[in-house]
Amino acid sequence: MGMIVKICGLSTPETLGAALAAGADMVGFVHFPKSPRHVPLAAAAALAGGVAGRARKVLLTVDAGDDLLAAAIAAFEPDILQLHGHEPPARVAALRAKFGRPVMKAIGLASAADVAGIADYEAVADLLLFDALPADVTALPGGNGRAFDWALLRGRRFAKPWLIGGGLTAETVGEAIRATGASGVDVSSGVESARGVKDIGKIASFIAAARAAEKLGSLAESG
Ligand SMILES: O=C(O)c1ccccc1N[C@@H]1O[C@H](COP(=O)(O)O)[C@@H](O)[C@H]1O
Repeated sequence: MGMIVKICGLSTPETLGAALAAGADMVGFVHFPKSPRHVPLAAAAALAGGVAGRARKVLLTVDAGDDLLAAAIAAFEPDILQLHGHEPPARVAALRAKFGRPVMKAIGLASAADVAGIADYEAVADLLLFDALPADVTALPGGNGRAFDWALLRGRRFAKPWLIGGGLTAETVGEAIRATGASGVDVSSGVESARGVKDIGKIASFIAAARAAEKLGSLAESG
């Protein structure tokens, strides 16, 4: 499988179109009212109408209840549920079983203890996403443009596909891939011109930089 490139927090047809045209594998839609990228369900469904067959649609929620998730899934029909809150492993397993959709669990990393905790999620999630922990309790649980120490993942491999996110940009994504060996990358703030405002040029540059790093990695592996 090639490098997974996910562009998250899309909320306009133009920026979604730019992500698809540049070859994003996953496009993320945030349904979390505290986020500047929040998209109401009907709007998200209308926006993502032409995505099927071009990329996987990811619905990002934060500690959502079953009723909200059921409504969101019915309206939006995501290919993947991204759980970006404090959902414990048992909750991840229960939601996966109840809704029958692949689950990507976001895990904040700041210490070796956080890395040790990944194993519990590895057993129950379909994909893992490693992100920075927020600076304080008032911050969003993600989407803060904040990087974590990639050295925490040096030499680590996981049983499930795993993406890194948190503060990535077109300038840093190549080094992030090289330093961690991640199977994918995810970005929100780093492809914006202002908080919550996606930038078409930055989206294209980010995807091109990720693909260039992927190609370099393949060349290095083949000798
Ligand atoms: O993007 C958001 O607004 C958001 C809100 C709540 C939880 C997660 C969110 N985004 C995810 O966070 C990571 C890191 O974002 P950034 O690139 O550092 O801005 C991103 O991969 C999104 O999936």
